[in-house]
Amino acid sequence: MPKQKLILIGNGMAGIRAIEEILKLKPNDFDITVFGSEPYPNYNRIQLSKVLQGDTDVSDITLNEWQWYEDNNIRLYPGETVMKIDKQKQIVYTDKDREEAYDQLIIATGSNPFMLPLPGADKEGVTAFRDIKDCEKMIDYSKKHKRAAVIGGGLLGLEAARGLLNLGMDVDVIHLSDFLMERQLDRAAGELLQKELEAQGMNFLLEKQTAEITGKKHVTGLKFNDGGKIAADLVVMAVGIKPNIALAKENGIEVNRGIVVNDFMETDVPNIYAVGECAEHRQMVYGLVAPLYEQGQALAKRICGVDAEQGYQGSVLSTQLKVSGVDVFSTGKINEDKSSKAIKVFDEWRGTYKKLIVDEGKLAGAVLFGDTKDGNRLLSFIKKGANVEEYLDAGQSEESGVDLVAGMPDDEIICGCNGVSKGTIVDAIKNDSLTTVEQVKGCTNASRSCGTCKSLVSDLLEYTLGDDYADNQEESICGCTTLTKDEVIAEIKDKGLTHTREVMNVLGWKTEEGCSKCKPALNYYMGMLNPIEYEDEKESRFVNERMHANIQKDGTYSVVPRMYGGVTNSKDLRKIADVADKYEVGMIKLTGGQRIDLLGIQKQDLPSIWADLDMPSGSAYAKGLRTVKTCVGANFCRFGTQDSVGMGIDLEKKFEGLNTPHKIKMSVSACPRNCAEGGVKDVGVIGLDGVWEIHVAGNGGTHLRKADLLCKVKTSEELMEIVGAYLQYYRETANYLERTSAWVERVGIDHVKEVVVDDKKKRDELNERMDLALSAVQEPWGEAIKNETLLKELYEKVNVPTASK
Ligand SMILES: Cc1cc2nc3c(=O)[nH]c(=O)nc-3n(C[C@H](O)[C@H](O)[C@H](O)COP(=O)(O)OP(=O)(O)OC[C@H]3O[C@@H](n4cnc5c(N)ncnc54)[C@H](O)[C@@H]3O)c2cc1C
Ligand SMILES: NC(=O)c1ccc[n+]([C@@H]2O[C@H](COP(=O)([O-])OP(=O)(O)OC[C@H]3O[C@@H](n4cnc5c(N)ncnc54)[C@H](O)[C@@H]3O)[C@@H](O)[C@H]2O)c1
Ligand code: SF4
Ligand code: FES
Repeated sequence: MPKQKLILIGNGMAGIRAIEEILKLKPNDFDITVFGSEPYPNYNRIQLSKVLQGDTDVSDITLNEWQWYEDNNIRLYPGETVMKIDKQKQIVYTDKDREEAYDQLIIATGSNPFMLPLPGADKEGVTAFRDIKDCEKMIDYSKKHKRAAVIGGGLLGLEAARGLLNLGMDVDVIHLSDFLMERQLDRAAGELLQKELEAQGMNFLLEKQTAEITGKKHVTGLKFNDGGKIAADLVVMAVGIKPNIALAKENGIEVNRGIVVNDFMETDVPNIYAVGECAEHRQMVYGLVAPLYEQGQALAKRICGVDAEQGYQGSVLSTQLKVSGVDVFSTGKINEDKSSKAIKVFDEWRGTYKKLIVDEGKLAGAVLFGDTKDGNRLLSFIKKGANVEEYLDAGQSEESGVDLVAGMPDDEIICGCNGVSKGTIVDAIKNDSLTTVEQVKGCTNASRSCGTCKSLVSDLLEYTLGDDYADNQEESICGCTTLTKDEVIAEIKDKGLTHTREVMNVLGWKTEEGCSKCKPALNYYMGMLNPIEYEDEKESRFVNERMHANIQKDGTYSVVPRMYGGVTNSKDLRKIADVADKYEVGMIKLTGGQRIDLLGIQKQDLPSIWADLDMPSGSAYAKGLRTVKTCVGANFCRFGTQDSVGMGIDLEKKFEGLNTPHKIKMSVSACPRNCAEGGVKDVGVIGLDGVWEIHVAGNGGTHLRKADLLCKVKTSEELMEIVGAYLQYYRETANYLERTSAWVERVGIDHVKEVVVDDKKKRDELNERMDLALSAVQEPWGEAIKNETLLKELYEKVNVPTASK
């Protein structure tokens, strides 16, 4: 039977969760295409608060890597917006002039932040807080400016304010109501929260209505209706969201506040569904992930025709503020009315507050401040419509940690975002031999969203595994196995395993084919252990490494030829210019590593460009040596003490093409002025009079780290020997995808010195193994253009999105 064409508009949290649910039910029934306006794979929007607060990094919040789309044969068009839907012909049209037919269409366009239409709202320095771009903008501003004003004292505004404080700014929060988070808390909890946040350094202006944003081109402050004003260099609007319904509305799909759907997430147009923040179900529009995920489950069942009698029934909401040091929780009804009664406990000494709302004898809602460990239990009671006596009789546990989870019934919700109960997690731990929070996340989704339930999941692991948990803290390679990297490597050596499939088979992998995390890792470990005999598995590599070129956001590729030490000549420059003209290269750009990057290249042109260039690959895509950047050195610079260019070229020639756990950047400078920036390189060599200093484990990227001095050597032979041993030790002991900076942080620079510098015997052994690995290196572009099968498979077949011309 031909596959049904399924299109998802909106590559966000709700839409992609719905696709995951569909793939679970019917992995082979749909030909799936996803359009997303943002140029990223699906990421955890919730964690943007944590990114701003400095607890995590943008690069760590991806929920589904590019590889996931590939592995599931999903065509993703990132950075592409659907502009029109033809309901009769069942075709969507995008802003890149693409048209795509569908049998089933899911609209998951989320929300737009509500921007107050104030005079001056278009000035520089005014932002929303909704996506990666906004988050990066705020981080950037905090580096140059001091005063921030956040308009809106709701969940988003307060999380933004905490982040801006962490970034060193002075923060005023301007709020319309006379207490904070009035949509989620009652007055008592709101006031306690205010005190706590004031103690943390926030300043509040309550009952204030902003009238104008002042400044010329750039914001300088706010004026209020009451005549007051404050100074500000950055203004963040966090005053709620509006469902993004424009596309549906313009194309004749019924909308109200959101896109109107029934219990099966069907709109009024056949074969068109809506899910997530853009959808309106029984007059409710939701702005938290838990209900959106429940909607996704109902939608998946409907589309797959599986057990779909009941559909989505609406959700009981619960919220928790993600600001460290403040525990606030609310669920269900938060204010008493004529039909309800409240039970309130205020412990002024401990600073805790608890209010339960009882509606006709049943628990209907709760507000907690200061101690929120009972939150999820209350949510469970409310969800099942329990009588308040039942809750009170069960008694609130004063315990915490393992004792607390031990006393929970099996149906108690542990992860509110994903609706995962204690019973589900314990069963998964037992049945799938899980030992880490990461594995529980991979298996059950618990802790995959806001992450506040991580400690409960960890408690459940400890409760279920006992001493085994304590002994087993090292993370396994991925959710497909409970084995750690060291255990897997030991087993490969011990049992003489030779293929990744064999490893998975013999070591009892839970999935037949592995996943996007373990496949490339195993491929790397096998190649590292057995460089001569092991045949690299191209299909296990990430797309860039497989293609020997970096894929760009529009589906084209970039080509960077090697220029040893950053030195070129007129002949190579002419060849590059000719190639650029012949293939109408979109942009020619100098890279930070002193190379020339040709951008905007069509996949099918890659092999002929490599042939025309007739230069080695610059490995700009590789988990291996990228570049050795050099300063001009003693031959030209009046400060130079050593031949940095010659040394850089030698290093690059020696280690090019080597596979490493992650990319390697090197540099050589010829004096302490360090023009080649050795302080932020994996290996940064600095020449002094008669001496080379070798600095290692620097990182100039997202995890900024200054390099450590490994040692000083006198001769270039010694330098090569130390760098060789250092790189080989990294290759053998780092986790796959661990940069040298993280690896050295983990194992300690002193330990690395002991092995690589102090122990001559170990150094020689490492260099022997390094030489073996280097002897197996092949030039990838030269190899690729000779291989007919590879050319056909990779460069002719269209299996990744290509840009429209
Ligand atoms: C900073 C922050 C913190 C949060 N914290 C929490 C929290 O702790 N707990 C919680 O439950 N929720 C939280 N939320 C809310 C939660 O992130 C959202 O409820 C959730 O992301 C909504 O998912 P969605 O898929 O409906 O919409 P989105 O995630 O907004 O995804 C919609 C996507 O569709 C794209 N799109 C729109 N129109 C088109 C088009 N025409 N063509 C192609 N693509 C299109 C958009 O660019 C967007 O990427 C937070 C939100 C923010 C901003
Ligand atoms: N921890 C979490 O669960 C979390 C965190 C961040 C965001 N979110 C979600 O993101 C969405 C957006 O959050 P939000 O906080 O913007 O929405 P919200 O509607 O919860 O809060 C907006 C707040 O802004 C105030 N406000 C409105 N107009 C104002 C004005 N002119 N001046 C000053 N204050 C004004 C309101 O009184 C309200 O308290 C929501 O759906 C929220 O649930 C959730
Ligand atoms: S690092 Fe020193 S030698 Fe090299 S270019 Fe800079 S100033 Fe000159
Ligand atoms: S409660 Fe948010 S991820 Fe579990």
